[in-house]
Amino acid sequence: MMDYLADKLTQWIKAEIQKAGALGAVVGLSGGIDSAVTAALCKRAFPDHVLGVIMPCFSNPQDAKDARLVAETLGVPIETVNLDEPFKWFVHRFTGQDYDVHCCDMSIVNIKPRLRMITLYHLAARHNYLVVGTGNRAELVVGHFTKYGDGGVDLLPIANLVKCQVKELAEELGIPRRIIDKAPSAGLWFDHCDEKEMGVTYKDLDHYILTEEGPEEVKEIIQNLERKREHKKFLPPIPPVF
Ligand SMILES: Nc1ncnc2c1ncn2[C@@H]1O[C@H](COP(=O)(O)OP(=O)(O)OC[C@H]2O[C@@H]([n+]3cccc(C(=O)O)c3)[C@H](O)[C@@H]2O)[C@@H](O)[C@H]1O
Ligand SMILES: Nc1ncnc2c1ncn2[C@@H]1O[C@H](COP(=O)(O)OP(=O)(O)OP(=O)(O)O)[C@@H](O)[C@H]1O
Ligand SMILES: [Mg+2]
Repeated sequence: MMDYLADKLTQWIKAEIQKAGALGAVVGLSGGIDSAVTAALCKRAFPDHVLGVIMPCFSNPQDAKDARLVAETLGVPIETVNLDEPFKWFVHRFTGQDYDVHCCDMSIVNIKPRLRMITLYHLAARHNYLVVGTGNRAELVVGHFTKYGDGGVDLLPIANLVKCQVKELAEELGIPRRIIDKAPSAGLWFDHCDEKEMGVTYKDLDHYILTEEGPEEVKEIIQNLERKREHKKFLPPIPPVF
């Protein structure tokens, strides 16, 4: 089943990129499973035209090591763009203070994924590639991404897969075990953990998405996030012609 899915998604990526008249794919490599799976599919679609981009921004150094492990395993070339300096500039300009890795003010930390988006679009345009996003179905349902940050992409090949399906696909694609077993994190602050921030586990989130069932308190958390962040899934509202 997963080999069939891998082939289908590979063909889909190839067709979409060719339809756009582009030559390949740029993928941000975080050292996490979603970007590993996305890069693996892109590599299958375009063996010689995938660029992995590692963009540390006051990140845990282990993440860049993991990203390099993914790139080596897949045979994908990488470019590293360190975003500490531009991010530091924004933080100082907006807060008058030095950046603290424990800061979880969203108006500040969302600048990180937005700087990554700028970087990826530059590299994509330079190579005539598309920016391939890594969002999965669970993240999209609860809006667990930064609008016009990691949400600002051209294609979303794994957006119909919940997290446990991404894991199964990762096994099929030969993603290293330590990447598959890593706790999901957006890496926006020190020790950032997706499940802790959302207040719900991916296991419960996946189960709710697939069955619409689960404990009442879990459903309530998910439905609140869905409502609050629904706007991220659409183009900005436009008024009618008055
Ligand atoms: N009703 C509405 N209609 C239209 N626009 C609306 C709106 N409500 C807010 N907005 C706009 O949306 C903004 C808030 O959205 P946004 O900027 O995305 O910010 P927000 O949803 O507050 O934060 C991003 C979330 O995504 C998570 N994340 C980010 C990056 C990567 C990953 C990952 O898993 O790797 C996860 C992060 O941990 C956090 O939970 C507001 O500042 C406002 O501009
Ligand atoms: N340090 C980084 N360098 C390059 N790209 C990054 C970095 N941090 C985040 N990204 C990009 O942002 C995307 C969103 O991050 P997200 O955490 O959802 O995915 P992941 O790290 O691949 O998997 P997981 O959700 O399990 O942590 C990543 O897939 C990657 O494309
Ligand atoms: Mg991550």
